[in-house]
Amino acid sequence: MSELTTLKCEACRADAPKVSDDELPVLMRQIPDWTPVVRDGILQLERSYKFKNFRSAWAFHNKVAELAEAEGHHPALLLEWGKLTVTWWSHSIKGLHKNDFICAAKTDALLAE
Ligand SMILES: C[C@H](O)[C@H](O)[C@H]1CNC2=NC(N)=NC(=O)C2=N1
Repeated sequence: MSELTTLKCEACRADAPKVSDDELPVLMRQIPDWTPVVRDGILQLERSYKFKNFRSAWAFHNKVAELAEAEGHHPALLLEWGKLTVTWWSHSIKGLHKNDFICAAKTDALLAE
């Protein structure tokens, strides 16, 4: 499991640093199942999880929502039958902060619970 799961999100202010071009590949290696996507010009991290039915996807959705509240950092969640798509980015800086990588790693860790 990525050591990112041992970290805690810090308050993300508008002047917080975006992940640099040098840091990006190093952090991506720690969350290999996530894909960087650009939406509306904003770099984001995305992963879809598959489940056997709606209820299982919904239960995982709720775990991710609890994680978000605990971290004070909030993803976009798309709940579908047998599938949850999780997208992390930092609204305040319109891009990726280390918080997003911490939350992506912690989202993966929820699967193992
Ligand atoms: C005051 C509060 O902590 C902020 O508005 C937080 C809430 N959750 C957040 N979540 C995300 N993803 N990005 C933010 O910039 C953000 N800001």
